[in-house]
Amino acid sequence: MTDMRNFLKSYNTHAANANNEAVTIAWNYYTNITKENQAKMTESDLDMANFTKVWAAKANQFDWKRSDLNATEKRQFEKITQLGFSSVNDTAKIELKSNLEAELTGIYSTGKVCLTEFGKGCLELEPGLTDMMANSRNPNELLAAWKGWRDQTGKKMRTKYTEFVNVMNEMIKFSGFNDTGEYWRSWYEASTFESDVKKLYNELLPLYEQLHAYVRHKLKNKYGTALFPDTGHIPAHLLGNMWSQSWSNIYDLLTPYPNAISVDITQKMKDKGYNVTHMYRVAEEFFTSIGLDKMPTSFWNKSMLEKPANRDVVCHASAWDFYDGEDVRIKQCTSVTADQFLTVHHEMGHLIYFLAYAIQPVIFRRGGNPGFHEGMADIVSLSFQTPEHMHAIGLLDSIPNDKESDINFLMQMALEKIAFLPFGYLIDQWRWSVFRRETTPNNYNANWWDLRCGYQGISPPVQRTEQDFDPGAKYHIPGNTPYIRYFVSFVVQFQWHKALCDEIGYKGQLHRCDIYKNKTAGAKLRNMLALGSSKQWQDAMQVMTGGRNMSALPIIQYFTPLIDWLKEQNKEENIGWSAQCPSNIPSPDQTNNQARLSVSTETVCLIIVTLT
Ligand SMILES: CC(=O)N[C@@H](CC(=O)O)C(=O)NC[C@H](CC1(C(=O)N[C@@H](Cc2ccc(O)cc2)C(=O)O)CCCC1)C(=O)O
Ligand SMILES: [Zn+2]
Repeated sequence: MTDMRNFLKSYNTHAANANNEAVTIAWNYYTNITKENQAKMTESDLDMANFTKVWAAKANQFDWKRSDLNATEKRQFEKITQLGFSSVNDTAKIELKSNLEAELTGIYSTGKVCLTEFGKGCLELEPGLTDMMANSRNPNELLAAWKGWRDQTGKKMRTKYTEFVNVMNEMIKFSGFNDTGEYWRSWYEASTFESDVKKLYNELLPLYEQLHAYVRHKLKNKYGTALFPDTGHIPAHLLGNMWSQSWSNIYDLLTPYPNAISVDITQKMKDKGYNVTHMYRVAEEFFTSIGLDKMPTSFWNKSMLEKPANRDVVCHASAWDFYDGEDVRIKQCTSVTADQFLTVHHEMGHLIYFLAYAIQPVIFRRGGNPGFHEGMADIVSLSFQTPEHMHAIGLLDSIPNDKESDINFLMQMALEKIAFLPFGYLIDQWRWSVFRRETTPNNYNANWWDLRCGYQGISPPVQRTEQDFDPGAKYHIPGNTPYIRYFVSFVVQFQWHKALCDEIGYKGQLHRCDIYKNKTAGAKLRNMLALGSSKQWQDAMQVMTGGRNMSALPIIQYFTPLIDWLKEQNKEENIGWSAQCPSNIPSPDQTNNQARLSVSTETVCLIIVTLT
């Protein structure tokens, strides 16, 4: 018994050092993309795989399953002996997986689109193309950015991604999983997980259909019906986001009551002279106000909070735990916008989770499940964005309490949280089907668009073929980050928000609850965070909500006032869209003609006006 406990102590010390080394080497690549740093990361992946194998073998020398260790000690042994991709003895496969992942991430992170015909020069994703998708109201420009990004990223990844899937599937078989998707789903410790999320998606579809119908109607008014297929789909490039996953950037086209109050955070931040550091200070103050940790000094010295001028980095924001209980960092190419301010709170939410579970043995320093980590990262945003909070931090002059302003606010939240749900659900539907070999390289893109048209009700603005590889245009595919965690997060964050608001005795409508400065809320949250992955997530859910399962009821309760309003607005609308993508999607040259045509009609009108 004591030798098993000594083993756990020894593992913990060695694992902390091994993790710290591996994370540091990965950090060096992500903040300075060079061949040399990539090679060091591959070397480190080999070392980490070896470390995992050696210590799993040591652990299995003990008859730990039948010992009278307590449940938590056995859970440590169980996790230490879970080999994942490390079980394979073939170092060539480990190297190949590591290099493919680095190369795919590199292609994504260095992608540029030259939009000379719109006088924009060559733009990177952040901030250039992101800002353009958010702010341009010219369909031709939007189409050029949308198509250009897919040509410059996904299209170049297809062969590498096929190799990547094959090597991962070969490696994971040695750990007893049929395919990579099965291994990824095993982190949710529930054999019904796949059907659970399907059920949640179906419960939430009615909310999404109402929002979709309203937005489609408004966009038809703005851009004319000619752009819209008669199948009910919304062309993907018109929604203010490169992947149509969040629609808050086109709120100005969708405002329910333009004469009532809307919260425009970006403008207010600029008016108040916000800079990047101040954004992080404001976010930190939210967490300390509810009794959670402040950022360690090393955070301010070691993070990368702005895009460096002189080197290639992976701009996609991320939060890093160096497993020493203190060194936690954010890597973000931060700019002063509302979207970015949300991401600051999100990444810092991850760091708060890292710091809260630092009390756990290293093997338990993970979220209860990956969706819990994302839920914690996002939950503050449900308080932070309320008019009450915006007013409390000086980004809103007065707290509106009329019905119209309330609908305006709920619309803004729905464009971020409801719009995301089918997207959050479908990414891994596609990936799981690829890992299961139901989707193969000759129908990668067709199946991707079946899901995009089927679940999201959006359609490609220009014809897609199997020369394209549109999944690769979304970071998490080349970056190999599983995605169902975000769908889980968007459900559980509302369960937790409701639980915290109930705990503090809040009696108002859920969407106006702000836990800012409430130490009781923070303490309840910390109780769950501090568990890390030492308990099954269902136990952690019990700590937070009193129930053990995910539930769509809180998010439905939160948005009910808006959904009722939308049903009223949509009385004349055909709700929904056909399951298949539209058949008459213009080919690229057709759209070019359309572009030329629309430019020339504009010019002709201009000439007539000047002549008369
Ligand atoms: C070392 C490492 O990789 N660490 C992990 C964290 C961990 O595992 O500990 C990590 O930092 N992952 C990066 C990822 C970044 C972001 C993201 O990719 N978001 C999704 C989905 C989404 C969209 C809207 C939203 O409100 C919330 C989420 C997207 O943008 O599509 C960028 C914007 C926000 C979060 C993240 O922080 O989750
Ligand atoms: Zn996150």
